[in-house]
Amino acid sequence: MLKVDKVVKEFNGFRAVDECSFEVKKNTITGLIGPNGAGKTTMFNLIAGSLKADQGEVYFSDQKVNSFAAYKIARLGLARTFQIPKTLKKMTVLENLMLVPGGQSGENIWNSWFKSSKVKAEEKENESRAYRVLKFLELTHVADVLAANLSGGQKKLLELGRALMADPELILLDEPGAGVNPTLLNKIAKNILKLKEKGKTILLIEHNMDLIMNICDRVIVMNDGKHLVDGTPAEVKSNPRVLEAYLGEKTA
Ligand SMILES: Nc1ncnc2c1ncn2[C@@H]1O[C@H](COP(=O)(O)OP(=O)(O)OP(=O)(O)O)[C@@H](O)[C@H]1O
Repeated sequence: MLKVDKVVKEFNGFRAVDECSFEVKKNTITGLIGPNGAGKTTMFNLIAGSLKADQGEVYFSDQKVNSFAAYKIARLGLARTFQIPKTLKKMTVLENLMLVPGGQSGENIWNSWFKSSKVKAEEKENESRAYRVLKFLELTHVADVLAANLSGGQKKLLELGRALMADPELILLDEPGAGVNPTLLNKIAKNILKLKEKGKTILLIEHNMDLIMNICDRVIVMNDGKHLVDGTPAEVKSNPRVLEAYLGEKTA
């Protein structure tokens, strides 16, 4: 589903990502972990097209996408979670979801006057989809609540919901467990597993090792911009190179 091949990204001569290669198989949950500054977020930006690699290739569903704009990669079926921006916090949960699908006829003022039935039919379909996402995430009860008033964990679920509105094949999750209480963390874990059951592929950056151990099929470890190791959660956990990377010193 995803292949990253010898990708390099430099910022003012500093290599944030250094000839990093890995693959993510279809219909798996893969964790991308590593110490602070390892290059994980930069790698997400390179995969999603918000940054361009200086060297190397990114393939998504067998297509080379490293020269594609982010919106084009999104249309191919890749979605990532983003923190809800300040302006959207003033909108309800339902409105936040309904805003996501691009290219709606109603965005054009002439369409809303002259093709109002088409605009209304699209809006209805969009609303039904939003309610299906809310039901999936068990958020229907907060549909009319302003995003600003959600708890930290509910905001994380809404971020996931916004990614799901586009019905993507591959979902990049940036720290879904950050700042979330244990009950909601369980719910987020359950939802990620449910997405896999539906055939989706998930790549997640996460510092919460329990979440990684509980839901991931594979774990990729980055360190100093490089691919350090990958394997099952148990293999990675017992690998001395991983411990060394996290502790910053050699172990016996
Ligand atoms: N736009 C930028 N300009 C300059 N340096 C950057 C930029 N973005 C990232 N870096 C540097 O690249 C390195 C990798 O950063 P990145 O955010 O990808 O790491 P990370 O693994 O996601 O870290 P964390 O787990 O702390 O979020 C860091 O040293 C960071 O300071």
